[in-house]
Amino acid sequence: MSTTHEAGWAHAPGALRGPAWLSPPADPNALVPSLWSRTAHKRDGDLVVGGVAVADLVAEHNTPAYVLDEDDFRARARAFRDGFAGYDVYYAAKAFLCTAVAGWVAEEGLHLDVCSDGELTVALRAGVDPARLGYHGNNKTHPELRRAVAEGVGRIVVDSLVEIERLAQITAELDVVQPVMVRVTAGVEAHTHEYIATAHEDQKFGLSITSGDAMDAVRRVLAAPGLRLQGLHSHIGSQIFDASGFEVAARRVLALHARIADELGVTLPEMDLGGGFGIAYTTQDDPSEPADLAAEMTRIVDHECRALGIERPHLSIEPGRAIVGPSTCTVYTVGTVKPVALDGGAVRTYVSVDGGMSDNVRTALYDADYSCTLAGRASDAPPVLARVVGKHCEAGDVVVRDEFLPGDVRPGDLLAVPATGAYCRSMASNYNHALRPPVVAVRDGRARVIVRRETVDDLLATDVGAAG
Ligand SMILES: Cc1ncc(COP(=O)(O)O)c(C=O)c1O
Ligand SMILES: N[C@@H](CCCC[NH3+])C(=O)O
Repeated sequence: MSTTHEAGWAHAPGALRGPAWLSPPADPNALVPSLWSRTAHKRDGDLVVGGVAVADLVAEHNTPAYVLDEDDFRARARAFRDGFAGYDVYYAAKAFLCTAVAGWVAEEGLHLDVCSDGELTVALRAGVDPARLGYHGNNKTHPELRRAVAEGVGRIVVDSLVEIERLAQITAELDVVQPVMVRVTAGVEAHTHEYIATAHEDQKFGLSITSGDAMDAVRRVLAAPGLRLQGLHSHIGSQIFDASGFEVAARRVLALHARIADELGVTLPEMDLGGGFGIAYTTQDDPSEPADLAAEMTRIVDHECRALGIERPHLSIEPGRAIVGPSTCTVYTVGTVKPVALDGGAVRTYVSVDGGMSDNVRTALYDADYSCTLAGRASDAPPVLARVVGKHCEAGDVVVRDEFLPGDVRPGDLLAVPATGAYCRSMASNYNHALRPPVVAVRDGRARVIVRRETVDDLLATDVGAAG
């Protein structure tokens, strides 16, 4: 069969239709607004973000590049801060962190959740008040904990019994009192990918309510003079839309909170309900506004508190993805276009770009779906069903599994993938000695690099040679 891009072939018999939810765009030269940052739009085929034409940005900064819409990030941070008024909102740094972003988080009045010494270092370098930091991790080492305590981190979320011993020793040595939360697992099967669900029993995070480990941890923390127990912490997983898992978790965690008051006579002042709010990667996803999430979560907690006859503790949450995810798109240059004939006569168009699983591992790791658009020119060519793939030595190196692109997509074209702000740069790797791309912040017509592109010298700097 022919493997050329004949006009209209995508709709010919035997043509690939793609997944049921995907249809060719009504206007290939426009964006689907729900998938893009607030300032993003198309102008004569050119993608414009933060008042900057992406083609101009690429002329200066090259591809691949993450383009971060600063106004969008700040607006989402404020929407969580204001929507969850009365809560403390901790931005989850693991989604994406650099000193510029840590500064924006502080300026917008959010707290910051870190989970490693590296994230702590970046937050402190950015001038974030340590008292506004939370510290997570299932395997915090003695030196990491010691530094966190010595720096005055506002709260440490305890994740194991041995960590309590370490903290007791450190606080005695430093003669300080450290506020802590106890992370519990509520035994909930969250509706998300298995790898990013965290509240079922058989995984590494938290202390089980059912087994009694959570209560054991609470008793041990209360018995340690250098530790002040602020409350319980529950995070059920990530990219979650459905409130039912959260509702079950809240019920179980509040029941433990009430039991601690009953049996131990201690009313814990706080409770953290975690992050995990889903965003739109494709038209399949329909996320809620922060204010609506807040109303729903508060309703659930208040209902449970009334049923248990307890006061509602001071609540906090830890959104990462929902703040930074939609703020960023990744821009690539197309290198090759390869129509591949499949059994049955259909053709899949493989569009290879100059990045891949080293800058976005989520498709390979979680079967994540993304979308993309032509970013540097308009085209009215009939759409073809394309698979956007990277340049790494893996067949699974897929960036966008299915997307309709103009049938004249060709080498040199710019492609932009929206909603790559969370867990893309932060999970990027040097696989095949790829150089991790820069993060370029755009705002009011200005582009500035906030994380520079890696260089070959960066790679060679760690390669000390045979004599080393
Ligand atoms: C403890 C904790 N808090 C917050 C988050 C942030 O999750 P998300 O980026 O989905 O909001 C995570 C990641 O899943 C987490 O493990
Ligand atoms: N890295 C995951 C989410 C895990 C969040 C950290 N607990 C993702 O990309 O979806």
